[in-house]
Amino acid sequence: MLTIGRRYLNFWPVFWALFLLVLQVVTNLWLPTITADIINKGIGQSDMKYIWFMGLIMLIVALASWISAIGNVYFASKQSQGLGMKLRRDLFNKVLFMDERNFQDFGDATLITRTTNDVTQLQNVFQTMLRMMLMAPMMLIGSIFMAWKLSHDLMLVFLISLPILTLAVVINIAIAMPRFRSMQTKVDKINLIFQQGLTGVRVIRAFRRDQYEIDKFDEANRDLTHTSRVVLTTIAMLMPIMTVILSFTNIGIVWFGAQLIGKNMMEMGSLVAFLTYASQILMSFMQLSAVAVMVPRAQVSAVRVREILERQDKITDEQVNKELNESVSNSLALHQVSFKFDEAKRQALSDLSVNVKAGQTLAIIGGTGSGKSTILNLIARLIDPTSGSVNINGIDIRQMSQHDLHEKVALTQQKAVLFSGSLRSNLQFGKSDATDEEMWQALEIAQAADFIREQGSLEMAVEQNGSNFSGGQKQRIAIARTLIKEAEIYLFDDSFSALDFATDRKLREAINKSEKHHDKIKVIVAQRIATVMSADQILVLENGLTVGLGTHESLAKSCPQYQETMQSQLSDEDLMKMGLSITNSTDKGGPVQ
Ligand SMILES: Nc1ncnc2c1ncn2[C@@H]1O[C@H](COP(=O)(O)OP(=O)(O)OP(=O)(O)O)[C@@H](O)[C@H]1O
Repeated sequence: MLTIGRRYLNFWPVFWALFLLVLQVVTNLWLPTITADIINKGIGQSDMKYIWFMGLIMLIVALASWISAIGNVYFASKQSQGLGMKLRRDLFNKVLFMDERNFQDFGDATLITRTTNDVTQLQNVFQTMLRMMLMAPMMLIGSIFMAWKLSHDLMLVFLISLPILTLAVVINIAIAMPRFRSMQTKVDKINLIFQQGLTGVRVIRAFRRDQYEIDKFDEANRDLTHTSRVVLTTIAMLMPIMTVILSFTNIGIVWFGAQLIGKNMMEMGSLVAFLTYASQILMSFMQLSAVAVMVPRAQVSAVRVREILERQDKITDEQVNKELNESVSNSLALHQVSFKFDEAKRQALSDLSVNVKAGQTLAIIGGTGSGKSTILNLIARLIDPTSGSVNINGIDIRQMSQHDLHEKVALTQQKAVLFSGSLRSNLQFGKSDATDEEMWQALEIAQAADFIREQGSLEMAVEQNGSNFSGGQKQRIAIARTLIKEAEIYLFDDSFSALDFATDRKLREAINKSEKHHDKIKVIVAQRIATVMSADQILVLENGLTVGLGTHESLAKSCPQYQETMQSQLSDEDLMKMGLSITNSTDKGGPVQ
């Protein structure tokens, strides 16, 4: 927590907050003494002049206390709110540039909780600390000293009440502390279930799993409520305990104080002042215990926040060699590339080598989980190979800065992601200064122009997650966003699967004809033979292994896995034309377009 404080608080505002706090303490400690003097000397000796004079001083001191309290709150709030703002900004930036593996490691739910809930905890604790951290101990020590000066005998009352109070606070913290961390983890869990429920709401309804999801949420919700109730009840119990102790302490002081006055060992005004100091002692003790309860909770949050801020990315620019960078990419080569996810049993990709030249299309086909997306993620350097290298123009992409690489590469992911805003703002993700003409051109190639013209214009709204478009429309807009980018290598991760056969064909033809794209490298991941057969090279994958690499014609003759896929997708007529045997397969994807 101190590390976060050092990093995010500014020296001077903190200094002023603490300075004003000290002023507040001094004035607060002074006031009861003035009261005592007015009662003892002014009222006791009927000295009106003294009463007026001390009254004026009392007013000035009270005013100073009031101004310093306001000033302290102002600086404390500004600093703690500023800390919250800067922390959220840094967390957002960190998460935005976090590499894929770390991102998956944390998961969305905890990243959201840590950026919101945990930051709020820290914000609150720093606000409290800047207001009470110094004030409480100073008031405590100052009040004890002033009270002791007034009467040594009456201090004996505190010998009984303070140990009882300390015991109550220690027991309280011991019960609440271990539950703080589990509370934050349980908030993460609720977030996760809620988030999955929101994104998967249609699936849940379609499979009639509503009740199951409701029960799951209820259980997590009840669990969190139970823990929170235990923690909050424990903390809340401190207040009545302290109030009882405070009342008994006051009774004790009045009881013994009256006897001391009776024996002429104490004046009336001093007893009044002693009572004020007594309540200040107990109030400061209560504030200290409030800080003592808040700090461990905030410490849990600080650790969770720092885990994100200090997470080391595996994908870095450490090996960048600036002299090697070239602006135009004429070739893309994967050289004996293997990749294994940390927690996986087998390699997602084994010993893959492939070369693609500018203007060529490499298509990748294979069953689910065969490693197709992994290849694209390696080319876009969302992950680094476990062994081997990905080279652009003969340069290992680890020697390029991630910024330069991402300028060269444009990726359409398997699941189209659109951002709320307008169609224009979405296309500007691909090229921020794109003209209307460029946008329409990209939409034309992506076969999206017609339905956009029918439904609106470039200004038409895109709802959150593109929910006002169909799956195929979203995919086409996402493809247009990729095509508008001035890249050297275009990657399409199963992006055509949401399109019908005719649109798929028209789109591929349009890309090949497009002046901007025809001399660029295209890598297309697909499930359909129809999508891949016109590619210059087709890579056939099975369980991460290369089982075929060549043109459609060569693979149709020599690659059993490719033949099998053809037989399951092409019509008998098409297969006959290609000289392949006719099977009884009924699961055909449709005629070749
Ligand atoms: N984050 C991950 N952690 C562990 N294993 C993973 C992870 N992501 C993918 N895998 C595994 O790596 C292998 C390759 O995955 P990949 O996503 O590249 O397959 P794919 O061919 O693109 O599949 P699909 O066609 O279904 O999208 C699969 O066996 C998959 O289970």
